[in-house]
Amino acid sequence: MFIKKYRKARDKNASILVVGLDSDVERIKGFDSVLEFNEHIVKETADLVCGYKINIAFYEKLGWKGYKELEETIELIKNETDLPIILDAKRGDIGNTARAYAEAYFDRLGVDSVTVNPYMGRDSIIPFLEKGHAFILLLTSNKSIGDVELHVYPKVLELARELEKRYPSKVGIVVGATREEYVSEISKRSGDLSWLIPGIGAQGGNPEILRELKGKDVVVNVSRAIIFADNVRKTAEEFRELLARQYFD
Ligand SMILES: O=C(O)c1cc(=O)[nH]c(=O)n1[C@@H]1O[C@H](COP(=O)(O)O)[C@@H](O)[C@H]1O
Repeated sequence: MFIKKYRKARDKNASILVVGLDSDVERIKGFDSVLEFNEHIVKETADLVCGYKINIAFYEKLGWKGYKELEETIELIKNETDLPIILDAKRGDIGNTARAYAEAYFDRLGVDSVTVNPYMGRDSIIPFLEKGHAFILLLTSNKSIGDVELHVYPKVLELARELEKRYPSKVGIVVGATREEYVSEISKRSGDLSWLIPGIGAQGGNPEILRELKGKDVVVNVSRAIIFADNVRKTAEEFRELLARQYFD
């Protein structure tokens, strides 16, 4: 179960850092395959993180071979560690189709959590919650939040809270670290929801927002700034410390 695995890893490794395996084949110089690259990243970071997030786009772009590397990467993390795996797929579709996605990710791939897009409402989210944990996009880190999200995020937060009552410990929200002006307000209304915070590192988000979130279940994703660093282990250690100073102290 995602929350149990996350809390155990967070406490053991004193870390709320999740490394994002956005292992773009164009940037994995010196490695023969994405799997080999991921093996190296996991070996260097497993004792510094509370989980891994895998963005499916970087695997899908390689076709069936990429999907195989995705399966093998998940197997590797499960065999070598007790760390939870978040599959970043940002899905959202009618219930019947959502069920097929949930079967693919939870039953076949065996991940612990999935990111979902709430635009189509609760019947597109519930199939995921019946099988595992889901992080619902609330206020994302990208520039265009004014187009849609800013108009609807209070509704999405309400929906996430409602779902959390029915599926305790299985519902989370995604809030970009670049959204600092909204964090305090969302935190007050977020109850027991878990948080996935991307946007620190390459996107320049502010780690100080973590001060508002002490005591909550929080994971902070850093992808490019760690996996493509010259010294992966040292960089991961620095991010772990930076986040821990804000969140634990
Ligand atoms: O759901 C996500 O993980 C996500 C939400 C969001 O608001 N912003 C965001 O960057 N992400 C993802 O988080 C990762 C960020 O990667 P870096 O910018 O390289 O650290 C990518 O996999 C994004 O797709």
